[in-house]
Amino acid sequence: MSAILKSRIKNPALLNKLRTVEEVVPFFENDMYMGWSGFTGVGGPKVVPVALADHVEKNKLQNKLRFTLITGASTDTDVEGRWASLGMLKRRTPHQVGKPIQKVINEGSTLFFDKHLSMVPQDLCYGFYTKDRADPARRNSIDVALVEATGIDENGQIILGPSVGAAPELVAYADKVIIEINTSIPSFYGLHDIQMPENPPFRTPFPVTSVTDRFGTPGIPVNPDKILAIIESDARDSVPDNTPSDAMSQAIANHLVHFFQNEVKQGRMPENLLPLQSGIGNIANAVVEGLASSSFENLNVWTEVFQDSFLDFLENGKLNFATSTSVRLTQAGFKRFFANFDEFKQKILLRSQYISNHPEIIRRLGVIAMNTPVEVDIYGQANSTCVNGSRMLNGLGGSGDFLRNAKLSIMHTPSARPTKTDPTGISCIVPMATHVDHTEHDLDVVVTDQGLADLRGLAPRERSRAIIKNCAHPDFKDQLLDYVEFAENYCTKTRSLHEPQVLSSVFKMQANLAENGTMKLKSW
Ligand SMILES: CC(=O)SCCNC(=O)CCNC(=O)[C@H](O)C(C)(C)COP(=O)(O)OP(=O)(O)OC[C@H]1O[C@@H](n2cnc3c(N)ncnc32)[C@H](O)[C@@H]1OP(=O)(O)O
Repeated sequence: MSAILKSRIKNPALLNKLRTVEEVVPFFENDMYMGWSGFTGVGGPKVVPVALADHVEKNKLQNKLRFTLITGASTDTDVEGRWASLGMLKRRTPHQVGKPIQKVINEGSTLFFDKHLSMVPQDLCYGFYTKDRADPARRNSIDVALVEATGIDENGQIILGPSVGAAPELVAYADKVIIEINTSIPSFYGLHDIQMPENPPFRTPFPVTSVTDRFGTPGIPVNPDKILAIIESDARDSVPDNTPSDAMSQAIANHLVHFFQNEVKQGRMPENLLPLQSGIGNIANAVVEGLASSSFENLNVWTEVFQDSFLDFLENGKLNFATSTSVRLTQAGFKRFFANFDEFKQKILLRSQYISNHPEIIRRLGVIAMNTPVEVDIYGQANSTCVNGSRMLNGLGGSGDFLRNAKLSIMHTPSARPTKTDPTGISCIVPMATHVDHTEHDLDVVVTDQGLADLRGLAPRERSRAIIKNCAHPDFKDQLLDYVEFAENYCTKTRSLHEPQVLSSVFKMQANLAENGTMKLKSW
């Protein structure tokens, strides 16, 4: 045991749980249900999953040692990608990231199901995900939770690292727990506010009226009898670098900054806005960068992922406080974060995804939610997950938790995306979304590099024009307006003019993309 590991395990009674990874590998059996800590690629277990992948490779157990894997959100893409390629993922939920995982899901060998991130941990604890297990004795638990931590405190509580995710519920619902203590990063003691699951009818209101409020414990309480092993880890998280913002994402950011300035001017928003939620990805990063360099000050963040661009905010003093369920930073970002760790710790709080994404709190705080879709339709339904209604990308994540409950629900997207043969072959504004994750009843604002459509209070036929005129790419504007006219004429005849659509033509743009590599049509 290294001196640093000893210093991180403050409860001496648990020192007898120390094991090597080789000692735990034989515990794992085919068809087990397993939970991993971690959220958006940080704070997940790495030592045991890598050892299991090595074990499968060495013993030629590809497609023979398969697991049901429940996580908070995406895990380390290399580690989970190896599991996917080795046929180790029988069933998986929720949000995931990486080509190998998406490949096995879309080829059909891994069964993936998707649900709002705030609901996954509670549904697990309701027994919803284990009710069909073959062995009736195992229908009220998962077999094991693998949890990365940065320590164990005097009371035996698990002190997590850069994410909380679903770890509290996974620990509570697991028969056995394996803790990987990562000694390559500092202890995150004091950065978490942990609540353990309480099912109805015993649930009480959450006492959160401000982003800084705490009402939990610093760590996850765990029955020591459940701890199968504690293992030392020095494996670092590897979040890929962000692509620098470009003219397109900066244009989106500028439209949003002007929109917020006007909301303040009109008295619908305080001067320091309301707590911000921002999704992941380059557009989200650019929007946060845009806000950081705008005149807004004393901003607060209530989100699920704290990413690199928020560091600028912390450093320039414009951010009051940020709370999330994950600090998802690139290696350069973590370097900056740890260089000012003591200072940043005062301004950041990590909560479970059940709390960070909880509708009750998002609605109460009046969060401003901003996420990127695959496509938005002319009436304001958005697809966040399935290209052409079929091909799963990353999953819903927390987009629905926030967009459904925020004070302002905003979707930001490029107006057009390139295909192999056409630089603007994909219009992100379409007549009808091929899969709906967020309904017209959820969204307030659509913004692209072209402009911003404020949908609040608009009827569907007003929305279609606002979205096309303000947001569609010039290459598609006339085509979409032609469709609107065509659909309105058709629905006048059928007396169904509330939200006009022509079912025989409504997916013609997506069908043309699949067949001809562009959404540009010769005619409707
Ligand atoms: C953990 C969390 O929950 S974070 C909080 C918010 N979470 C979410 O919003 C989850 C859902 N959202 C997402 O996963 C992302 O925002 C996305 C994928 C929808 C968009 O992210 P982007 O970075 O803009 O996507 P990206 O450019 O990588 O496109 C992904 C793929 O979809 C394809 N695609 C995107 N839009 C379209 C479209 N309208 N039509 C056809 N294909 C499309 C792209 O070509 C690309 O294909 P490829 O995999 O063959 O390269």
